[in-house]
Amino acid sequence: MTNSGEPIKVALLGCGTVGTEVVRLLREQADDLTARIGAPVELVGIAVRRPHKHTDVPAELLTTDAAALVAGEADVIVEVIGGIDPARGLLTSALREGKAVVTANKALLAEHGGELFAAADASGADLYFEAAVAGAIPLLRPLRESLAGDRITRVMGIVNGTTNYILSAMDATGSGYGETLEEASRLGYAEADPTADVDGFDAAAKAAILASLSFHTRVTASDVYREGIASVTASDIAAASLLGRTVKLLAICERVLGEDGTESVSVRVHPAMIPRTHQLASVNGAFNAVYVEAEAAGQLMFYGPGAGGAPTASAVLGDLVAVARNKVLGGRGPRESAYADLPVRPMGETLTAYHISLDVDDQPGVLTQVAAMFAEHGVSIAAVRQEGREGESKAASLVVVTHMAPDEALRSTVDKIAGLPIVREVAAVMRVEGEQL
Ligand SMILES: NC(=O)C1=CN([C@@H]2O[C@H](COP(=O)(O)OP(=O)(O)OC[C@H]3O[C@@H](n4cnc5c(N)ncnc54)[C@H](O)[C@@H]3O)[C@@H](O)[C@H]2O)C=CC1
Ligand SMILES: N[C@@H](CC=O)C(=O)O
Ligand code: NA
Repeated sequence: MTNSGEPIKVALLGCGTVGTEVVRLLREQADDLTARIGAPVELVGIAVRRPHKHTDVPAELLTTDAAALVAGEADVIVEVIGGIDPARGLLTSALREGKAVVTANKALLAEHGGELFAAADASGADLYFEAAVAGAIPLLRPLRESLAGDRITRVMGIVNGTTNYILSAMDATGSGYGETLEEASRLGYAEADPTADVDGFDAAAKAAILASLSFHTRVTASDVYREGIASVTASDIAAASLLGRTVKLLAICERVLGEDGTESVSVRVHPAMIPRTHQLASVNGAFNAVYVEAEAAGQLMFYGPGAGGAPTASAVLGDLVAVARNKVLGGRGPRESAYADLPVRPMGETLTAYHISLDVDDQPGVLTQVAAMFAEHGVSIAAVRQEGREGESKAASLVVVTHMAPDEALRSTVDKIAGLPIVREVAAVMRVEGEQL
């Protein structure tokens, strides 16, 4: 506990898109923050790589020696560098020394969260990370605190702003993938290496954090089944549109009850077709939205800006106020709670439903041959649509939407169908979510 009124000393690691906004908010809201915390916040240093580039922050605060800054006088370390190293070592040593840590670094938490939580527990330090998932949206605090008395069964949502920005633009205007990604980077949504967004690593890290908090189980990034949006084509989006659906990159975390009564968790990130009438379908641009289903609470939805400097800094500042209040009042925030220790179910066993668009020969028996493949794999068909292809003689489009089946069975079915001589091309294959199949 600090004496009320004594400044809370804060060190900032990294001053890029998010860090710059953290400095601005600290400066602009200094008086309000003091009143809310019960003590002033004093920024004692900012670790950067190239000080000459940061002309908008006080030069005397800048240092290139992040380790010395962490080891110095600061009570709270705010980390917005990103990536695993050097953030991992810096935060572990800060926590070991009992300094509170606020971080937006989902990649680090999803990979080495266990190590950070252990260091925090050993010294009794606070570790807060609201900005790490869904930017400005208050989501982790509700999961860690408000819903701590309930039993969460499912979390599903859009948790990557960059890919949602790209998919929204592809769907609305048919604009190209590359140009939209450039725009998302320019607007400060994308990671330093945007392949982390496009290939689903960022969303997978967030899914690991969400599953860990929701199911009281340590889920790491490597436990998450992951597919990005690089393979989503204009023809996938057109195929979805034809049946009143749109394409979104979803993170889905589920508590699964096996036939023998044992529980496991399934955690996945992949593009999916969802009905245009679904609430997630109207989440566009860099906005995020997450559904949380809990046994007693029912269905909750969290919506708002998921990326960008100012929105993310808002979540960082909220955490900073929380840890500063804990310091002033002498309390501590929630610890990691991984007591349930549930196993992670392999993707192949997870129940999903597929949309499959095929270009086929327009001849008798085609439907029977395709249907036989589904039957052979124990996959039940929910809907079929067949039409002749304009301008192509003896060619037809066949669209099949399945009922739920183990993902492995669906994948094997598609492989077999692709090998049928009457199938000219598998034009689109994508999982379908957000409806009863
Ligand atoms: N930009 C966004 O919309 C969001 C970002 N985040 C997370 O926030 C963190 C920061 O993201 P951004 O600000 O967008 O990244 P950024 O790349 O704009 O900023 C990171 C800054 O850290 C600096 N840096 C790198 N290594 C350093 C070192 N050893 N010492 C001192 N500074 C160093 C870089 O030069 C850069 O200025 C990341 O973990 C990111 O995943 C979380 C939510 C949203
Ligand atoms: N790159 C991320 C930033 C926020 O977490 C995204 O696009 O969502
Ligand atoms: Na958040």
